[in-house]
Amino acid sequence: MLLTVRDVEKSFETADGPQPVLRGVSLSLGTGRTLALTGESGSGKSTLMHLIAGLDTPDAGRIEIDGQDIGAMGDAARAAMRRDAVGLIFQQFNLIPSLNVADNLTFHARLAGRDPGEVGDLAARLGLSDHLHRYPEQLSGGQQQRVAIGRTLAARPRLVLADEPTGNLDEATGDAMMALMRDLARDTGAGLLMVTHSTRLADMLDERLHLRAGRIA
Ligand SMILES: Nc1ncnc2c1ncn2[C@@H]1O[C@H](COP(=O)(O)OP(=O)(O)OP(=O)(O)O)[C@@H](O)[C@H]1O
Repeated sequence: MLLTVRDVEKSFETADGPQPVLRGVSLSLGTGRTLALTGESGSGKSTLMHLIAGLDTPDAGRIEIDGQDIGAMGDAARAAMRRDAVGLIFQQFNLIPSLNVADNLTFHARLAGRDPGEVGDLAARLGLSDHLHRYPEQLSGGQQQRVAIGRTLAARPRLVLADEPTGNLDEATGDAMMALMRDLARDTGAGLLMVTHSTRLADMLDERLHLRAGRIA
């Protein structure tokens, strides 16, 4: 199994004491499979994504990527796994402002040891071919979002974690980007776990899980 989440719990400290956000969440995702995670605002979706990405640690439970318990890894091993195996598409685009679109796309591919030569084709599929020499500040929000999607996919991660990746796009462009992410995941045998508020987008993926009050409903 590419990703296994088992009985994960997480609370945050608040003025009123610890507030449980995840109360025993389990899920799994196979290679080449796509899974949508839905749930009301505040139900814990982003918290779960951060834990899977290794950006925060659970209070209890286990998260395995390719059979490796990320909680048992040292910082260096976890950082290497994040760089080489996991691709994040979160709401902040985190593009590198001093690099143009082409260089933003190839930067992560190189870091992950992938062939940056494939980036032209990816840029075409993202509708970015005419913008390769522009800098992020010269792009619209939706164009920046497409660069952020492309930059992650260019590294060919085994597991793509996407949190509302099409939130800034109009419906038609959002659907096209969704289809692109899904098809690339299938073509490359990657797994895609995507948070969305849209049932329409969720229906485009293989499976769907709903988080309610910190549990899979
Ligand atoms: N670092 C933190 N410290 C304290 N509370 C937090 C922290 N991060 C998240 N929370 C709380 O955890 C709960 C779940 O937040 P989370 O961002 O995971 O929800 P979400 O389902 O992604 O919501 P949305 O759809 O609005 O993005 C919320 O009540 C939030 O206030």
